[in-house]
Amino acid sequence: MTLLPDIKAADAACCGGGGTDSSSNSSCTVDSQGEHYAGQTKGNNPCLSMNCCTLATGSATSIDESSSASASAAAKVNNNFNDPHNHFGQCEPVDIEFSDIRYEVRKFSFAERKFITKEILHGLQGNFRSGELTAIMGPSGAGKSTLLNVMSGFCATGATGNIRVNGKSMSTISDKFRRLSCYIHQDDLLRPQLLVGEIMMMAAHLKLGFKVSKEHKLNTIKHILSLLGLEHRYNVHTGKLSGGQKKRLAIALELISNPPVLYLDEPTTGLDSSSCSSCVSLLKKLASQGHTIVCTIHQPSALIFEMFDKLYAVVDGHCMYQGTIPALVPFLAEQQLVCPSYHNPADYCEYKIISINISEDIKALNAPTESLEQPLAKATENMGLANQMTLTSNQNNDIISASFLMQYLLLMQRILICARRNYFLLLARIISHIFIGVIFGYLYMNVGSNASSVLGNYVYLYGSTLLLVYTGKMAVVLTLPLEINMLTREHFNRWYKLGPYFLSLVSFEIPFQSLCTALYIVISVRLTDNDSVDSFRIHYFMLLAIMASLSAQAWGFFVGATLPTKLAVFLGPILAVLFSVFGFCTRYIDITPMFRWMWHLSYFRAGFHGALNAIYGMDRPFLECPENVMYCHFRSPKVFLKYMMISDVHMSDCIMLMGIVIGVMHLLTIITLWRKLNKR
Ligand SMILES: Nc1ncnc2c1ncn2[C@@H]1O[C@H](COP(=O)(O)OP(=O)(O)OP(=O)(O)O)[C@@H](O)[C@H]1O
Repeated sequence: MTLLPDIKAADAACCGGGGTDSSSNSSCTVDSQGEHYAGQTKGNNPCLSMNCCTLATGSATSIDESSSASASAAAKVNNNFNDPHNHFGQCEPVDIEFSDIRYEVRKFSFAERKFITKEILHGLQGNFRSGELTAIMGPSGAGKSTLLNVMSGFCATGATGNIRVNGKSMSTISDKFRRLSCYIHQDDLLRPQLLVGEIMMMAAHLKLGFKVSKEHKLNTIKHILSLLGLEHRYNVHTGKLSGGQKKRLAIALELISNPPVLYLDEPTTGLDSSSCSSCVSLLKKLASQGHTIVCTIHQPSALIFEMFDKLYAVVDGHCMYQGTIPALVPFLAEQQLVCPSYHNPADYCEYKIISINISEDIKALNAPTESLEQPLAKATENMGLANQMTLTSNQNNDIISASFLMQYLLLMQRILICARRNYFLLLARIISHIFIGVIFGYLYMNVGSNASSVLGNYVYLYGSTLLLVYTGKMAVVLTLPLEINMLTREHFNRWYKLGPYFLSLVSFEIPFQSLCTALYIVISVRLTDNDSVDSFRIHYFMLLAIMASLSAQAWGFFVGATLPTKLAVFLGPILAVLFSVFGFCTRYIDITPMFRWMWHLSYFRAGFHGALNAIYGMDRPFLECPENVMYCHFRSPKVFLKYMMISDVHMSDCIMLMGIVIGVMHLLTIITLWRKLNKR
């Protein structure tokens, strides 16, 4: 089989290149199933001379009766766009040309004991034009998502090549490039507790800032929701939406800022034919407003396929075809791949390109696929180093997103709404602290008041510190692993910055964990009769317990941000145990010198020793020995502390150490997250 890359001819012949409307050129019919094609026309123009299945017109409203559901969805989209109250603006044209796009990953091979570089995209070139809806197709593993990742700037490390936006070279990691596009990933990650209207308004506040009036935002939201057929779901929780509705909502959220370029990774996967049709109709109409829309798609029906303006077919990291949809069939025919009548060309194309022998047939495809309006510069530099350009008159540049403070307040509001609606976990945390406070209180009842049970009280204080360290750490160790995908997506699409996000997270978690700790302390201190001493000791104990718990929480965030989920859950408790041994029954002089630094760094040790010092230190007078007990060894608190070798504990040192641990671990967490979010 020979598959010559005569794409240039095909594409150039197809109605004058970019922005063509296939409807004007194809003489096509759709059969009664709305899926298959018949009819053959002959002529010199390849768009008119398809020697096998020809395509239906590009208009979404021209589909036949058998597809009435899809037709009505598509017609609705049309109507919405013609709505005189359309608040969703036209957008500036953004043409993207790319050449010699390569992407390679470097992995360590344990078998070969060396780093191996694997090239996934092999010098792709082409263009995505304003006003066009382009489908990226190809077999599984062909590199479609990788191409989208590279073109959107989601992946830059390992990517080389040249990208020109409106004729000027641009770095994919530059702010200007990023501001041009939004990337809608395959999985629609939405917070299930929020209503559709709420999540849309929140996105509008974050993306459009507060210079745009609320009324305008509301109109825009309503308009976008009606475009996507979601207006009736305005007051529905996103968790209760169907798969298709979630996908449409994910698109709606990104449309709020009206980005000129939209990249979508398999937006139709998992949708029924009607939802699929309305989704692609919407994309088509968005394109007709001047947006540049590129999406990967798998096995579209013939009806859906013909809605696309362009096809970019990828096979094993090579471009196999770039051109209009009507030109595909003649192109394949020229390569002796005659699409049988009554056959979906999308299926045929995907099926055929799977069987292509890349090494023999596609090599030549690295030659220019289209006559681009401007010759592309020789692409050798890393995209990150490419020159930046200034885009003029781009409406996206006029949008001033919410300030740091407003982002923080909005994210805080989001957390509070989600917490209010999904209070089960929070309630469980509160109840478990109260419950264990009662259990511990009864287990160590009245141990705090007299000299006969000093060791019992010692164990109570140790157990309390251990509990609070565990609950502090384990309650948050999964927070970031569970949030990271959503955070990555929202951060990449410029909803908010990392600072306000993390600040809002800790602003909720710190007071909540402090409250849980305080509840535990109040209950257990009362039952153990530790409150019979001066109240300042209990205040100190409370402060130290809260700080120990917050230190563990800060570690939990760090472990969650750094390690893969399974490892984080496993290593989190191990780290807690490791540091706890430096507080309990381990005397400093007994520690091997090479591990003494751990004693100094142990926030657990600081919390526990500080708590002991709060209860028994600071010149506490002699304890009473009950009458029925013959001898109390630890009547003197000083003797007890000396015996435990913690008589030289300074409260300020303990508080300072834990304060530093909290600050440093939060800082390390932010740095780790920043690296993850900006590692492209
Ligand atoms: N980070 C990576 N490390 C190693 N291999 C990778 C990496 N990213 C992608 N690949 C490989 O590159 C190839 C293309 O992957 P990609 O996800 O782009 O395919 P795709 O065409 O989108 O497939 P699908 O349609 O199944 O989603 C695959 O073989 C994949 O295993």
